[in-house]
Amino acid sequence: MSKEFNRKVYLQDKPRQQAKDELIQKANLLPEIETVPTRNGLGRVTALPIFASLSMPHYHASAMDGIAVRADETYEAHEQRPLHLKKNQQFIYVDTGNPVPSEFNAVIMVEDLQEVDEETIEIIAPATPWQNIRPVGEDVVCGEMILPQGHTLRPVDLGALLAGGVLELPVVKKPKVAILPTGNELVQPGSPMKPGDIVEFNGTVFSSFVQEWGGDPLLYDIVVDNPEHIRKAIENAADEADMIIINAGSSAGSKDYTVHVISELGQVYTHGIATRPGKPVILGEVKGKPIIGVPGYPVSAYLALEWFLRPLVYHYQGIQEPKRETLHVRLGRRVVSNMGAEDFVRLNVGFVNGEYIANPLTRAAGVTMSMVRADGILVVPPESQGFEQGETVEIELYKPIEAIRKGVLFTGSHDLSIDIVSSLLKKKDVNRQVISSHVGSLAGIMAIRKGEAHVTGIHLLDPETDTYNLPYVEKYLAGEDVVVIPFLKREQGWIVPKGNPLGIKTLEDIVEKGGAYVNRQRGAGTRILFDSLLKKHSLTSEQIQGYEREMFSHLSVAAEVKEKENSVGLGVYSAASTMGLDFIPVADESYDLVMTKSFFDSEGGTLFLDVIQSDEFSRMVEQLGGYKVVRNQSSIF
Ligand SMILES: Nc1nc2c(c(=O)[nH]1)N[C@H]1C(S)=C(S)[C@@H](COP(=O)(O)OP(=O)(O)OC[C@H]3O[C@@H](n4cnc5c(N)ncnc54)[C@H](O)[C@@H]3O)O[C@H]1N2
Ligand code: MOO
Repeated sequence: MSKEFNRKVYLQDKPRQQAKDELIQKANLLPEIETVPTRNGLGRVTALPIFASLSMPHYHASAMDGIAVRADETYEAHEQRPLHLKKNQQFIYVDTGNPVPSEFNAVIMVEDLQEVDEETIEIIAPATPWQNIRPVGEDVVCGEMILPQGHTLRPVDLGALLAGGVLELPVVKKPKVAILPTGNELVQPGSPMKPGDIVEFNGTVFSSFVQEWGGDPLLYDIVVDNPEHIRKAIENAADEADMIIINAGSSAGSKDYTVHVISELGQVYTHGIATRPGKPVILGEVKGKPIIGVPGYPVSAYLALEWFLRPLVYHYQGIQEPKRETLHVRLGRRVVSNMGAEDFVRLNVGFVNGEYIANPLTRAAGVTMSMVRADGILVVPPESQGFEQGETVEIELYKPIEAIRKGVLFTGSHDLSIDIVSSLLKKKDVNRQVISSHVGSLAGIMAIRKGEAHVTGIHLLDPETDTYNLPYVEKYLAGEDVVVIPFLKREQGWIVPKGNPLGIKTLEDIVEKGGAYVNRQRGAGTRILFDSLLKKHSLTSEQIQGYEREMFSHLSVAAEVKEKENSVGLGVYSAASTMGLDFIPVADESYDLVMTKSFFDSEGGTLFLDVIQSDEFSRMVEQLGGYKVVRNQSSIF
């Protein structure tokens, strides 16, 4: 029988550092030692100092191919007075690595010898004692310490150990980390999915992090939301592992039993930390093993793991946690933050006009792709309310600086073709890819104006002239050094559910048949097109059901339409077809690129142009359907 717990749980707002210090201090980590063959030692941490049991070399070895001689018998040799030496009496032949017998003390290289006959050689310069000989222990001396304890073994270390006669060595046992995914909604990857099911992927991410940090992950089966099951799983884990991670059920929901179970079985030190995301963390102990309850949302979970598990895993191994590179960047957009809690903001970073520009990604804790895309993370301290656009801040980097320097910062209206450009660009240079933020056409133009992007993609209809894009460039980018590149003609149309259940063909149909419209954000080209269609048909936004619900890309409009029977959106054909939806063409529009002149002239710009002018690109884009690649002359402003 499962025991019912009181639902009311109030989370603490404990400072992260304090929570971490307490956890580490209370964690009674008792690292164990194991012996491994030196050959399998890569990445392991030495548990004790390691001493050589053999010298390297363990005999005087010739360092060159040549002859071994007694130096004092060669002093007379001179260019004008060549000296003859007798084989087996005054010299012997040796190769590199051969032992030099004790009666000899120098080696002369074969290049410096003249063979007189089978038994005699001639030299024209004296040898100095010990020249070209590697004395015993030149590399490693028997009894010498090869490595201290707490050293992470690298390939070169393994060589020195083997040379020093160390065939096996004591290392710190990898800490075993039990990982318990919990939740009735979770199913194993690959299972058939019904609504409400969620693929259990956090477990794999956690296991992989644990391996990266030097631990040994034990990923458990999914545990259902039932206190009895959770209790059993935790008790089991505490017997088997050195530390325990339990995922989800950390908050205050009706099925969030974790904190109660932990306090029953052991002790809870912390429930709730002053961070966003990541607040509902549980830190405690069961049977003397540290246990960390991390929130279910993936981004919160990964961050919490890094804050609390990573230090434990490194601490157990007796080594320093590696630090990330940091970088000063200028913010392309404002970042607001609540006082009293640390905010963690994932960012894209680009190098524009000699400056690093960072744009915040979504802050939603359920968006794993924001972690995939992020170049770095900004930590906004608890006492700060955030930063203004244009402010310089220090961030931690997730990627090498080289890749960031070479990234092409695309800010503007989303189009699937930009993903194709990115992948073709990466094919040309692995360090180059397009980092795109989807902000709409007008915001894209503004980003170019402020020097916060290399390229923008725009599709802006000017209702007065009934032309696309150029009027906007002339208006908003007057006096800026930019290049306009005619890029694509694409079909915009009504995106409707498969089979077009409402039978929508025109704008009037949406009003008359009660279609629920999925709109785009202000400043988006598609929004401007829709508003101008409304005007043309003498309709008002009040007549459009759903007008206030704004999405930020064609694909999110399509995804929304897929969800609802009576919905309709405006967007490109490729978005409809990707989602398996129907499409009714409305207008052909021009989607063009605007880039800064300095990017146009740069190596990155040249590669970018090569890509978009390639046949491969045209083929891939036209395959999406609804596109025609345009090959007109660019105009330089
Ligand atoms: N009334 C309140 N509700 C919530 C609060 C709060 O303070 N008061 N906090 C919110 C925050 S912030 C977070 S974070 C979540 C944390 O909730 P739980 O830790 O209880 O997690 P679940 O609700 O079970 O799961 C949330 C979500 O996470 C995904 N998930 C979970 N496990 C996995 C997994 N193994 N693999 C992949 N994805 C997983 C899944 O999408 C779940 O829906 O609570 C808020 N609510
Ligand atoms: O902690 Mo929740 O993690 O803010 O999303």
